[in-house]
Amino acid sequence: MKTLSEKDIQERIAKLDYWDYEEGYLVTSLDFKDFADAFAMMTRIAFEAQAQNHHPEWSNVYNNLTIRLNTHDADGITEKDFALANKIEEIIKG
Ligand SMILES: C[C@H](O)[C@H](O)[C@H]1CNC2=NC(N)=NC(=O)C2=N1
Repeated sequence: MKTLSEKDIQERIAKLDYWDYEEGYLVTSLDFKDFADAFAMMTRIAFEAQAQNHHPEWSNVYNNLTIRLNTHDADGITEKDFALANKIEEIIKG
């Protein structure tokens, strides 16, 4: 799959509330009420990632969830990353 240019990435990021572009990754850092809420959200995101066959790099510390997306198969950011980023944003906004 084709990687997106820096300009395309910035244009798409501007339409999202929770995502930034840093060091070749779409990134977000989300704080929830507590660990249970964070892990519940991770479970929902995990099912979506599996459905899209596109998987996040992520880490969780108590109520924080940090997510990094890129397409290692393509060595960059592709539409697949934005498809998952959009869906994660939808899930979080409920
Ligand atoms: C073989 C399999 O389709 C690939 O490894 C997929 C799976 N999930 C993936 N997830 C992410 N984030 N990037 C990929 O390049 C990727 N590739």
